[in-house]
Amino acid sequence: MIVRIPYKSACQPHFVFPPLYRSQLLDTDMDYERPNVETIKCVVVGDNAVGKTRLICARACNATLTQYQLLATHVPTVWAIDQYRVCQEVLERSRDVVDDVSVSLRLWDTFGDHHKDRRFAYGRSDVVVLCFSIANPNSLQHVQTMWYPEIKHFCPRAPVILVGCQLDLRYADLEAVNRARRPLARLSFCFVCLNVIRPIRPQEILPPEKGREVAKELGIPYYETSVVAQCGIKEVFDNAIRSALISRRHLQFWKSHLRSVRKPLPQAPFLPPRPPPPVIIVPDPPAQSEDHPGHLLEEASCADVVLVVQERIRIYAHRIYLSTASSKFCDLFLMEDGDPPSQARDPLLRASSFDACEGSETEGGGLRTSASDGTLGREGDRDLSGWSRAFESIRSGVLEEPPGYRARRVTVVKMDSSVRSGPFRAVLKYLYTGQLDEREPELMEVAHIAELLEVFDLRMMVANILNREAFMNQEITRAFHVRRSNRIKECLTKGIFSDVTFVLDDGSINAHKPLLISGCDWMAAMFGGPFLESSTSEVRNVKSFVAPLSL
Ligand SMILES: Nc1nc2c(ncn2[C@@H]2O[C@H](COP(=O)(O)OP(=O)(O)OP(=O)(O)O)[C@@H](O)[C@H]2O)c(=O)[nH]1
Repeated sequence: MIVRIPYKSACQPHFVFPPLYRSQLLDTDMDYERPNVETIKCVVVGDNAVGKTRLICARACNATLTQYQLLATHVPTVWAIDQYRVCQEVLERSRDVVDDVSVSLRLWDTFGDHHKDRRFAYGRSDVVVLCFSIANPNSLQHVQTMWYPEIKHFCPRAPVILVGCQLDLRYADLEAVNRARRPLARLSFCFVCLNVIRPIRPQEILPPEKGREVAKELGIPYYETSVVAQCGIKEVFDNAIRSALISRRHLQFWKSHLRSVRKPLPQAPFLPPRPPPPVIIVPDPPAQSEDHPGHLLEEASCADVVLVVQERIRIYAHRIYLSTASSKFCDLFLMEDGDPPSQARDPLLRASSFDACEGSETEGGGLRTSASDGTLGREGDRDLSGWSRAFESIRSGVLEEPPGYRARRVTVVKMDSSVRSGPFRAVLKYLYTGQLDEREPELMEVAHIAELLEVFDLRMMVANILNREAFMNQEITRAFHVRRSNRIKECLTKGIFSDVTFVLDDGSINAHKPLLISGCDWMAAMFGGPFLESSTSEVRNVKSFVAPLSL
């Protein structure tokens, strides 16, 4: 067997053609002789570096490359047609069935240089795939001024398909793409290469309408492809095959198996790739002296929990702070939301058999019992004394404080009668700030409540103070903040306890108003005041506003 070197490759130092060994040669002429297999010669043309070779390799060799591999490796090449003779995989991939017709697709790559003679490649072609780059308007202009006339000159009867390559560049970060192309540009000495490797400007990116307009003018189908996003490749070649088979059906009308071939189909809309998830940066733990977010404690404006101690004293608090510092509170609120906490399955089962309390506690000020309690699944208080020694009951309520603010639903947790407000406030302060004041007068009570709530680090802090080793508490505070940062990160990622959703152009982000208020003055102004936004659970059109924030 004689191996044919494509006419272009003889003068091209970089053509993609592995060394040949006699044993590797395959007798592919067999393919031409198989009955009812339509062999289709498809010539691919277009300007330099528009992506012809990559497109062919994607179809013929299933070659997939990342954008940066692609960008870093451009050398003018032709993909040798003789690959069908030397590579079994390429030959196998050439076989396909389109509209019930068995075909063998033979792809012919060509050079993009306008002055080169391509008549050898055009000879006896069944279909021509005419490529341009959606990032190079000149290449589209040349479709009309140079390529289409050339095709019509050399193969006037072959159907033509217009293909906009490098579709992914329409959605890519062009600055990053240009940065990756820079070393390549430095290595390019010839004018043609410099011209194709120059930086891509955003205004050069062609919208799909431009390609469609030209295709309509020429009366040919239009497709877009990306070998990076692996899209449109099959569609281009399947429809090129259809065009070729329809044209053949006109000439070889006796071939009944070609009757089922359809006209080229329109391309399905391209769904741009999802942008990477937002980077959530949780700031470093605050300095020891910083009271943040302690000032939020007892702030009614964005409270979503009311803790009732000694039957009548109400303390306003926030689910996100309580549950990221105490697993007991976390389990309680997850249970209330109907989401069984994994480590608390058994307690949860016990809780589900609790009886509702007969009477609810005395109502004060702006707090009233919810008439129907959707989240708890029943009305009134739910007894928690069998589940935890720290709590008596939980229920849903409506808070109408501070004055002027809109009424909103809150969770009312009645603490065990042994919990007194003074030491409990010290415990809550620890849950918000990770700190315990050495001068706390009721340390034993604090330890008792810490025990009930299973906040063992706080109990250790009390022990350190009593043993005159309070200096060791700094380490506990540090560990507290690291632990809480991680839990906050998890809550943000999973949307747990989220009370507001930011709806952006490209997705939505669940967040927590108390965290936003204590971390950002803008957010404090928006959610902390008696505005409509304070009670909203969805914020839209905030792209420019949210972008500079780190949660
Ligand atoms: N982002 C992106 N770049 C592509 C794609 N296809 C090709 N390229 C880029 O275009 C360059 C040229 O691709 P080739 O396939 O070699 O182009 P060609 O049309 O065969 O070029 P010549 O051989 O010079 O005629 C590659 O090195 C890539 O940088 C694609 O789908 N997406």
